[in-house]
Amino acid sequence: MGIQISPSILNSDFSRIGHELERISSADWAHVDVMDNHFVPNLTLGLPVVESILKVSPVPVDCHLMIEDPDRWAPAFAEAGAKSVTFHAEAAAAPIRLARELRKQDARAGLALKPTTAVEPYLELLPEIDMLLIMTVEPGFGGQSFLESMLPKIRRTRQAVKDSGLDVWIQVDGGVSVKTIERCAEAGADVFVAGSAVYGAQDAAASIAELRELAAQAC
Ligand SMILES: O=C(CO)[C@@H](O)[C@H](O)COP(=O)(O)O
Ligand SMILES: [Fe+2]
Repeated sequence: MGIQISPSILNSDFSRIGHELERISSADWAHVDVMDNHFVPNLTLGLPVVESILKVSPVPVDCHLMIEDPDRWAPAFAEAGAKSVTFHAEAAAAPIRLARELRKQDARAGLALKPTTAVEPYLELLPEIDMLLIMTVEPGFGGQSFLESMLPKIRRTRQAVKDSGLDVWIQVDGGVSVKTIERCAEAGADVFVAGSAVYGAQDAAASIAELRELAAQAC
């Protein structure tokens, strides 16, 4: 599939969400961060708002669920029409069953790992998932600094995916910008979430194009 850019709408202007989504129409996905103030210390939006976003988004929606009990809640996001639904390994009781349920709903199933969660115990799940999300900040807020220490984890994940022969995408999320995207791509990431880098730019389309170009040159 190659390089994909998934701007996070977390720091967009929610009072003009349709307009904010139009700004990223050249992206591959719209990344929507769902937070419940239990799994992470922040509260953002839930299913009704995602349903509204789905009605107007010019690009497919990539839901990142930072919530407790994803086993109960995640399938509804897929059923609503999100084409990619990512839940956290630390929160899921039955990740394989949940991933199968998401795929059955025609969504891509993503498994996310906090910075302190090792990837190795989850590699056996590769045949069950479509994407591994390596968090490059502590989940909860946009605008944080990229954790350089995650680069070896991205590299090990890429090697494992390569060895598996499977087409599992590797997404990075947190502090991804023109300053950090090349290192992520060189380490093996192929799906890049960028929140403040895109929405903080005057010209979001130009920012998406620049990120895409830098990543493509680095991998
Ligand atoms: O999931 C999260 C934060 O928990 C992210 O999706 C952020 O919203 C990305 O924002 P930037 O770090 O790119 O500003
Ligand atoms: Fe996210």
